[in-house]
Amino acid sequence: MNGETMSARQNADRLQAPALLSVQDLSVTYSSGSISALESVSLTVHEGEIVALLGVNGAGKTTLLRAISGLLGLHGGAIRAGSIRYRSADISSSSSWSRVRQGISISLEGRRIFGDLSVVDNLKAGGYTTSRAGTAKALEQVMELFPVLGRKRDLAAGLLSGGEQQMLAVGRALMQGPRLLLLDEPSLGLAPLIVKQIMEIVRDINAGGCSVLLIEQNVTAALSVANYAYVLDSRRVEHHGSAAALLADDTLRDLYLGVAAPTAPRGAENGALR
Ligand SMILES: Nc1ncnc2c1ncn2[C@@H]1O[C@H](COP(=O)(O)OP(=O)(O)OP(=O)(O)O)[C@@H](O)[C@H]1O
Repeated sequence: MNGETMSARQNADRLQAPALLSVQDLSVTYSSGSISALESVSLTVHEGEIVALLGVNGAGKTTLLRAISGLLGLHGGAIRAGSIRYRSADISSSSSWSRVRQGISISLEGRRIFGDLSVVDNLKAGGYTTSRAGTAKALEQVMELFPVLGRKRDLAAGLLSGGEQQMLAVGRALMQGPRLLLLDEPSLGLAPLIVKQIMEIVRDINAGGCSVLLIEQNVTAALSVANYAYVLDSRRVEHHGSAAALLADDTLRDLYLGVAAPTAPRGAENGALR
């Protein structure tokens, strides 16, 4: 079976799964409309998928996660056109709070943990919409997924290593028991071994029934776990396809993905992702 046939089949399989999240022709601006950050962007995450969102700096990736999670207004942004549907309902104008309650959780770039609070208190803060019993159960599950957080549960979070802090940020987003997890650069600034560990955890989270939309500058890591990927450039979706199909496209690999071709390795040059 050649790559093309395989990718067509993967696409057909993908379309059969129900859409969990569907972004349609979304346009977003900041600063009362003077800065355009997304233009007519469409993207789908089906039930059970890991979808990667790739693209050069400033392409609009974080803006898209803010729009999906309802945090755009906090950053001075607004939806100008298009819609965001989650489990078939239009959530474009619902509050971030209601989106969390419906099962959408976000783990932000830069970790944003409370450094003075203990690991366990940081996690509990993530379970703010859940009952006490629900929080206790979620804590147990998160600590099972990240044993290091269990071992360091009473340590001030600011004393954790970078990788551990990132795990804490992801763990905190899991405290709500999400059905859709939005991850903004979970591998940022981490050593390769830790990146691998985080990607394995993303796979475990997905195997537990949670769909994932993953922003990553580390394209190799993202495509190693994603079923499908979208490439944003200058506010628009320029390409999308299965991870295998994107990696097999020479032009795309050189221009956007910053991944060296297997036969003629080149450095991460034009348009490389950092
Ligand atoms: N709060 C804000 N106010 C004004 N402009 C913003 C704001 N946040 C982002 N932008 C602009 O919107 C555009 C998209 O930014 P965004 O952070 O979404 O891109 P990105 O693809 O996530 O970038 P990076 O990979 O560098 O994090 C950029 O031009 C950025 O300067």
